[in-house]
Order: sequence, then structure tokens, then C-alpha cells
Amino acid sequence: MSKEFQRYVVTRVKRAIVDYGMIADEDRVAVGLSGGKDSSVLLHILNLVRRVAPIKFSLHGIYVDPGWDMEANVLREFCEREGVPFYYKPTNIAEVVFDIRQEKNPCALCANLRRGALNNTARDLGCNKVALGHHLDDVIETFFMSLFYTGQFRTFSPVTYLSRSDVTMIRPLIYLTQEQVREMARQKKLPVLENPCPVNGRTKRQEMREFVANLLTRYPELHLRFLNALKTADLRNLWPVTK
Ligand SMILES: Nc1ncnc2c1ncn2[C@@H]1O[C@H](COP(=O)(O)OP(=O)(O)OP(=O)(O)O)[C@@H](O)[C@H]1O
Repeated sequence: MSKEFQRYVVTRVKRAIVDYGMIADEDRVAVGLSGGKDSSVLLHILNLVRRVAPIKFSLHGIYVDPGWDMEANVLREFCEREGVPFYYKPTNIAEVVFDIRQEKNPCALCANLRRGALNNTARDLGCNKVALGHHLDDVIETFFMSLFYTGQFRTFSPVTYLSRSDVTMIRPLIYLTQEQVREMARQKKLPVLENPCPVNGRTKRQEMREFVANLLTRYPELHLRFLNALKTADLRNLWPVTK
């Protein structure tokens, strides 16, 4: 592993944590582990940050099983290697989404139910923060998805307090690109499991992913420009609200 690359990646995550006050002393941080590369990288980097941070915080890996066949043991072993406790939360989300509700667009409901189960499990474990593996490409994709499908300028925030489950969601990877996350997962040989979801690869999210990937080939500075636009948005440049 290139030490320089690792240092850069860790520095970017530390920067995001400090910029948005994501983690405080004595926090108990639950890390949502989906089996995908993003959340594996998230746990690994937060663990590196924890070792050098001037504050004390604990990490807790949680996998919410939607009710399908995935090698959760790989995640258990990964957490063991990282020295982080692992929690497995079984659910029947897949049955609810696909069999009972027979959703035509299952992703939104599935994501909501997974998020709800994750947050409640975190709270039950005494965690006050829940970390998700969203990175800068996700920020941009979500922006365009909102624009194209709901006609709104919006994307998710770095930090969100959820009153219903009384936990704060944080997204420490927002300053990293998908490519950097992928490279970190590859170099560190972190677990990346096959997603058994039946609609995997045929979703609106996937469509946006391809759209943004296309934009990036044409506008390679898009990540930086987008981050700058989000941080310096001036509402006076938009139209006033009319009745
Ligand atoms: N089943 C799950 N159990 C626990 N956490 C989850 C689960 N699914 C998703 N998450 C959390 O929510 C984040 C965003 O979920 P999403 O389904 O968009 O994953 P993704 O963008 O494919 O990322 P990843 O590569 O980590 O799967 C994940 O990075 C992870 O932190």
C-alpha cells in the first residue's frame, strides 16, 4: 500500500469529521456495514483515525440482514481483525418489500427499512452516532436524482440528527471519490461481498451512477467543483419563491 495514498485518504476523512463536527469525545459510533466496499473502507479508516485522534470514541460494526443469503461471517471476521465488536441484525425486509408489498420501485422502501433497523439497533446498543459509507460520487448522484425525479436542488447532509431514533447520522467519506474508496478497498484487501439483491444493477441509482461517470469523463474537475458549489451556495442566485 502506498503510505502516501493512505495518509491522503485518512487526512481527507479527518478533515470532513472536523469541518462538520461529526465525532465528539466519548461518542459511541455505529458503522453500518452492508458488505459493500464503501462501508468496509469506512470502518477501516475510522479505526485508523481513532488511533491518532486527540479524542476517545468507540466503533461498533452493524450488519442489518434484509433476509437474504450473504456471507455475514466475512463481516464478523473483518470486525474481529479490526478489533471492533460486530452485531448481526436479522430482519424480514426482503420479504416485506418483494413478497408482501410487491413494490415496483423497491429501492426507496428497502433503503428506508434498512436505515430504520440500523438506527434502532445502534440506539439499542447505546450508540449516539451512526456512520454511513456515502462518498462524494454518492453526493453528486443524489443531487441529480433529486433534480431529475423530484425537481429539487438537494442532496444529503454530512450530519443529520434523527429525533425518532435519537441518533445522529454522519457521513465521514464525503470528501473521497468513489475511485479513491475503491482503491483503498483494493490495496487493503477489505471485504467486498456480492450484493444478492434481485434488482442490483437495474436501479435508478445505477442509472445516475452511469450518468455521473459519463459527466466525469468530460469534466474531470466535477468533484472539486461540486464540493465548492455545495459549500458556497448562495440562495440569492436562485429565484425568489412565488405563491
Ligand atoms: N444492510 C445494511 N446493514 C448495515 N448498514 C447498511 C446496510 N445497507 C446499507 N448500509 C449503510 O448505508 C450506506 C449506504 O447504503 P447503500 O445501500 O447506498 O450502499 P452502497 O452505496 O452500495 O455502499 P456500500 O458499498 O457500503 O454497500 C452503506 O455504505 C452502509 O454504511
